[in-house]
Amino acid sequence: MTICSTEGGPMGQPSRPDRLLGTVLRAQSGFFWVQTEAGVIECRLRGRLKRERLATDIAVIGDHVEISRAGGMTGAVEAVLPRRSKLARRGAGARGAHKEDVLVANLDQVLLTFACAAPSFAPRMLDRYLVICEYSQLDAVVVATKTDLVAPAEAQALFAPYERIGYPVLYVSNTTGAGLEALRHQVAGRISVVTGKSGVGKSSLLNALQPELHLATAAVSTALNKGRHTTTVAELIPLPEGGFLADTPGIREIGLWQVPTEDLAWCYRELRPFIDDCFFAGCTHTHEPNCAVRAALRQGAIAPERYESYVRLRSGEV
Ligand SMILES: Nc1nc2c(ncn2[C@@H]2O[C@H](COP(=O)(O)OP(=O)(O)OP(=O)(O)O)[C@@H](O)[C@H]2O)c(=O)[nH]1
Ligand SMILES: [Zn+2]
Repeated sequence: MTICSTEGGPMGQPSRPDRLLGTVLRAQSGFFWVQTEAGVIECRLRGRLKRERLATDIAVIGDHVEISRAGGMTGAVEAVLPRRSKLARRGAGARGAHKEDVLVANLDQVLLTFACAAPSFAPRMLDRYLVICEYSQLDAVVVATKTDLVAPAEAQALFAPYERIGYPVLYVSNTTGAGLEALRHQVAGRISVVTGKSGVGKSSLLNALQPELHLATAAVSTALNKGRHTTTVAELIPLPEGGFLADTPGIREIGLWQVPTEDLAWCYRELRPFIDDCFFAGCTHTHEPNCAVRAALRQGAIAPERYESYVRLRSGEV
């Protein structure tokens, strides 16, 4: 996994009038399906690009690219525009230790889905996901599902600690439809990824959120002249109100990604303001004297549960 860049911006004009700008919806076996104003165009890559982009994936879903058209709805990717953000694993594969494995480019937010009950809320797991989002410098939005199964005050009590440290929390029920409008608003016009453990209601959420989703997906699959292979192929699913949901197999495992121990305290965002004030430069905030983090904990500026979560994650416990 790697820290994302913040370079680049919205798409502007292509460098030449005979070219088009677009977004990569799907990448598979050297082919790229690019959404442009002229429709979805199936592209190959220019050989030059393969040589230029050795340190990163050449193009992945979410990438903004410039293409030239060949015949019909085919073409070639001529350039990959700078990425605004990325969700990436640090790869140590055959192509070199520094090769990164980018799952999604230009990702706007990660929707961390957790049920209020059935399955019961697992705060340590949420902490783990939040650490990974912080490390990747990606915006995290907590989606608290199944609010119909608990009293409103109970749902609030579960997630209030996260709201207090600045994470947006959306409370939703797929059963009653409560909160879905706010969620629809949250995903409109953005590239989002939905993650969370099995049974929390991710599929129900996406279906309830966008009844047209299956239609939209079918339309893309038709354009691609292929069936849908959600388990193996990464793709962006266009949303009717603009924006995309990223569907990639690797996303299901992000909760297991490792963050270097020395970066962990920084990834607990409420610890961050204090870590430079510790007496020892390499302070682990677990036992050292004159630790600013533990002083903040004693003064109530850091929630004990989150501090304990930090200590446990540090020691390798999940
Ligand atoms: N009461 C209640 N039940 C829900 C809600 N959302 C989903 N469920 C139920 O919870 C179960 C799991 O929902 P899914 O949408 O399949 O969960 P998922 O996260 O996609 O699960 P995986 O596909 O295993 O990853 C189903 O029986 C749903 O009907 C909700 O808001 N309230
Ligand atoms: Zn310290």
